Amino acid sequence: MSKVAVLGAGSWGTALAMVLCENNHDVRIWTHNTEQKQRMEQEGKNAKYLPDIPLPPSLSIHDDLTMAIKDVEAIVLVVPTKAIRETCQRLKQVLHHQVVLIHASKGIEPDSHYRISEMIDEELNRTQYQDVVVLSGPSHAEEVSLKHPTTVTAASEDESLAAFTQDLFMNQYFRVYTSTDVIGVELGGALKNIIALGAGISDGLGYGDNAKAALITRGLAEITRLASVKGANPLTFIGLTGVGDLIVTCTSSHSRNWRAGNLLGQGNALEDVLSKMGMVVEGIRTTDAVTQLAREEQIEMPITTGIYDVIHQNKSPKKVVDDLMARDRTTEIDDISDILFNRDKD
Ligand SMILES: NC(=O)C1=CN([C@@H]2O[C@H](COP(=O)(O)OP(=O)(O)OC[C@H]3O[C@@H](n4cnc5c(N)ncnc54)[C@H](O)[C@@H]3O)[C@@H](O)[C@H]2O)C=CC1
Ligand SMILES: O=C(CO)COP(=O)(O)O
Repeated sequence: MSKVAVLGAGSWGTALAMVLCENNHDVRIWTHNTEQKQRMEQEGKNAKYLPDIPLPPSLSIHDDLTMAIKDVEAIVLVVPTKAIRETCQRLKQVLHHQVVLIHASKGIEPDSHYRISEMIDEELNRTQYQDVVVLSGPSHAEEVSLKHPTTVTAASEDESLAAFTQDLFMNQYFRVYTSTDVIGVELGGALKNIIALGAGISDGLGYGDNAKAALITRGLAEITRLASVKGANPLTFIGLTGVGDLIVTCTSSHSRNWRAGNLLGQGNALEDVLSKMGMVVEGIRTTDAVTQLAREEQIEMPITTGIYDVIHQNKSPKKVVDDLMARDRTTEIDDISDILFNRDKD
């Protein structure tokens, strides 16, 4: 049994805390919102995020970070990407022993283009954590909280920490694989959110399964292209955190990114969409970050650019699809072959 703190009490933090309780660990969940803590304690559930799911009686709920992390062996950081730095800065003040730092968030920071592990490295001291482990994969909180079979990947440059995380979380309904490709696993989780916005937009326009299969497949091609330039193993993208997470996010109405895209495709303005969602839609900021990055690295990402134009340039979703369909004729596999077969040549 390990002592573990989960920082972030939204849908995913709550579902992961429940997996850890199921595995008989001593689990504390931390929220920055005192009212939410009180409601969770009074109601025995996390009403806003997982309204029908009772919380395990063994889960302790905290709004005091010092108490939440007291003597823990591992910390699971699972706040939205835009709150990662702020949460690490709070943690830096109160964490006086070394922990295993696991994060389960999916995003890229605009301007810096940092992955989450890079933000953590910048904000915390190495005396406070051994190394970062990324936990990612096709895993909607709504289904994990119902104990439906789910598979994810724990990636760390330190294989022993990936294996520690596998042991911590793995059970009969939550299967964890390990990987050392931190860059690929983080980028897969973050970049699929952009393509899920696109899949939602396509559905919102009334297009069908052919269009969605095209978006998933060509989306996979462009995110693999970018990730490979950034140092990921392209083969990671045929795994759970690549194509696996693309499938689940592009095809499920649980996905906030898909739902936001769907509303955009129906002609709603971005501000109205975001106020209706009431939960984090990571793909919006990640689209900004990746559009900047693709421009800087001169990588062709036509789907991402089209989604950026819908979000920020007021371009009509229908016109974006028409323009994607009218791009110059090209071959299908050449660029992916280049990535796969030329990557070790330099
Ligand atoms: N919901 C899901 O099924 C999955 C979500 N994720 C990722 O997990 C991360 C968190 O997502 P969710 O839990 O779904 O979001 P959510 O929208 O359900 O909840 C976000 C939580 O973060 C808290 N929060 C917001 N700002 C904060 C701050 N400054 N400091 C501390 N806490 C703050 C909110 O109070 C709320 O409890 C995201 O990066 C998401 O992509 C990953 C896999 C599955
Ligand atoms: O990452 C997820 C599933 O793997 C959740 O996706 P959304 O943030 O779009 O709901």
